[in-house]
Amino acid sequence: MQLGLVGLGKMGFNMRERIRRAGHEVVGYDRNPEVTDASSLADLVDKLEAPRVVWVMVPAGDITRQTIADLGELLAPGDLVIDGGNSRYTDDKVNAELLAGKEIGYLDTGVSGGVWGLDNGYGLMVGGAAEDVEKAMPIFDALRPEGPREEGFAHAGQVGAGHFAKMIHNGIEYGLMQAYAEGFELLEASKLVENVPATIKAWQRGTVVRSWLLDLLVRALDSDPELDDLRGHVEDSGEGRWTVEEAINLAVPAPVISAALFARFASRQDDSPAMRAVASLRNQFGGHAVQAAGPTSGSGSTQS
Ligand SMILES: O=C(CO)[C@H](O)[C@H](O)COP(=O)(O)O
Repeated sequence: MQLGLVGLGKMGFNMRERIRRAGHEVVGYDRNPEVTDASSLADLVDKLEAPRVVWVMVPAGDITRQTIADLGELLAPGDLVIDGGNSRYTDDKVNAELLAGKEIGYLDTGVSGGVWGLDNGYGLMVGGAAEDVEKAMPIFDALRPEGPREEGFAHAGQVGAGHFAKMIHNGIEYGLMQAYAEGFELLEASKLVENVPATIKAWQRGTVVRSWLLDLLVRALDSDPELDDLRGHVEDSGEGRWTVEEAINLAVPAPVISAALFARFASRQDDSPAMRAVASLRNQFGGHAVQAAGPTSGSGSTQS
């Protein structure tokens, strides 16, 4: 089968390679001239035979929305667009309606696997019409991990369901990472466990907490046993926030995912105004000691 692939960054570049390895023809387009197969989006569309399938793998938000709108102008009735980025699921209805007006199909697809997907395959969760899913199935089969289809691929529901599933997947990812991280800090803080990396490594087999994220933590500790080559500053790309917003909308308690999201926000603060307020209030009501502000956090002297 032939596929157009827009966006050849960290994810798209490896996906093109994996799809080619499965014997399909991929025409990729990226603004980076070193990796692109087409000179423009219009050239990509020209290089494909109708009915075309074009997979969009560019950063979520305005860039994805604009790329899909541009494709709507270039493609023809009977073509199909797949958004494989981490778009918010609420964008999917808008994209699908825009394209449906031009008789172009639309699928939203959550893709998990990161930079390891080239060899391991990608977990896929798809939203959209069954006939469109069927059209793209050779590509989904090329991308998903080897083994039974249902263990690496789900047609999750109608338009939006794929990105909704990926949003929840990423929320779970936040919670799991935070739990491993807190366990790591607790092991480090206690002087009882003498070899923290070796202890965590031993959890890789047989234990209840073994997982791929744990394997990746072991890999990180192999090269930096105390993780002191980097700062504990953690960004987020939106899916954790959307998961928490959805939990509020649905009145579903999600304390672990929320705490993991807020831990990321806390990681970006050197000296938190909120904790200055708490220290100040303890001092007000109980005369408890506070530290005077110093040139760097934690270096202040104690005052009662
Ligand atoms: O989808 C992913 C993994 O599944 C991406 O790596 C995503 O960027 C991770 O989310 P965040 O940047 O918010 O940590």
